[in-house]
Amino acid sequence: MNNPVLDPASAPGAVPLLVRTVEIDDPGPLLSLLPRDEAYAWIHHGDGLVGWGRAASCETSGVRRFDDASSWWREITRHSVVRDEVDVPGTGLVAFGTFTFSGGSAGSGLVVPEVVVGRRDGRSWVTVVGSGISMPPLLSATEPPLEPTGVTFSDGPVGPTTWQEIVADAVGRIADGGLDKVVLARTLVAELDAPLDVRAPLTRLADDYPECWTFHVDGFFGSTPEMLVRLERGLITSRVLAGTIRRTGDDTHDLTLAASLARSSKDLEEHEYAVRSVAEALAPHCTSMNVPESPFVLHLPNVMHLATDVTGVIRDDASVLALAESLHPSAAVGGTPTKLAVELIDEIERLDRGRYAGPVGWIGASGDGEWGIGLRSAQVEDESGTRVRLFAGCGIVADSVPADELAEADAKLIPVRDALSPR
Ligand SMILES: C=C(O[C@@H]1C=C(C(=O)O)C=C[C@H]1O)C(=O)O
Repeated sequence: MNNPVLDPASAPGAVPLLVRTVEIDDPGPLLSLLPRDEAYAWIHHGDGLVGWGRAASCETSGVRRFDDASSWWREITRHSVVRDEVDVPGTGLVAFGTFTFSGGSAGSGLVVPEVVVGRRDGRSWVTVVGSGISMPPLLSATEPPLEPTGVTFSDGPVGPTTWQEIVADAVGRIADGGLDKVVLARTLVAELDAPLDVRAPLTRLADDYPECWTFHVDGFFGSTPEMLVRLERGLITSRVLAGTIRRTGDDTHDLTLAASLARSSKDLEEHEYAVRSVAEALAPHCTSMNVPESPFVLHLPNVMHLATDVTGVIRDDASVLALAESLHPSAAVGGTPTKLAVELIDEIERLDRGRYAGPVGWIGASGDGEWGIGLRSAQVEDESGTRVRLFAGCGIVADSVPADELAEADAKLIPVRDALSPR
């Protein structure tokens, strides 16, 4: 099968894709089907999509990266011939994708795998994509992934002390007025003694964080608790998180902490900014919306978050990717007001976020799909695959304490850190 890497500006419909989805028996754990290379994943509570191979792809960057990818996707869908015997979200033509936090970073795009296997509500399917008639492959578990060995972690260019100074600087800027909240991130670098087999941390993440969406596209992987936007048959859903507390391991104590989180004015204020930014971005696209008045507490193994599920009924023909673009960056990963916050991030964070905190997920031919925010994530950085950068950030508001924010960022590094460490 040929693997064209399409430039978004390339001739429309250069590759007519033949797409066929058939129902199959339950194939077992989806991640166990993945080959080592060119593998893509989107897993939630064991269900979701995995894919491999590259039938078509587009790579883009810059402020128009979402538009470029959307135009490319429209052309691909227009010129594809789809036979879909299952017809549920995730069947038929599907692309996985990842978009950088800022237009200045390289690495945004979509990829249509040659094979996608999915499961949802007890139904399983396989989709094959190619330029000719392809038979569905026989599915079986591949060889078990190689566990990472010899892993050492070190600080990125900004160590903990400097990072706390940066946070203190941001608190000062907030006190100066004009800015309410800014999200600042830090990184950790993992060095391995052999190239990472990403299926190993993916399997760990999906097992340990079933409540999150475990993803992998092009060396960017993680397990995000935050759904930027899902569009499914006209219904929009967004899970907004902001306001965090670390878990202690003592369940009774954690319940007391959860109750204090739900009453903490600092966290409620931070949360309110994030919910408002999502509701305002979605409002123009919706005929009706439901924005709950108070958040619930989402319990994860490492942290607890204040969470709000915003829902709406779509009024226009925006695709899930267009909705992701209008939501990005939400106050959960940028700040409030967005423009000032993003400018401050550029000025003081001293980090190329790459795909961290950008949208990651999948889109179907109808424009439905799911895009999470690329949090609790890491990027395989070099060709050899032995260097991995982990990212985590925190919302900084007027009364943020730098040492607490550092501890919060460290807690958010735990999922990927553990997934790369021996059990
Ligand atoms: C920025 C991150 O998380 C975001 C920030 C949060 C906060 O500051 O309380 C909570 C959840 C996410 O919206 C991250 O995980 O890196």
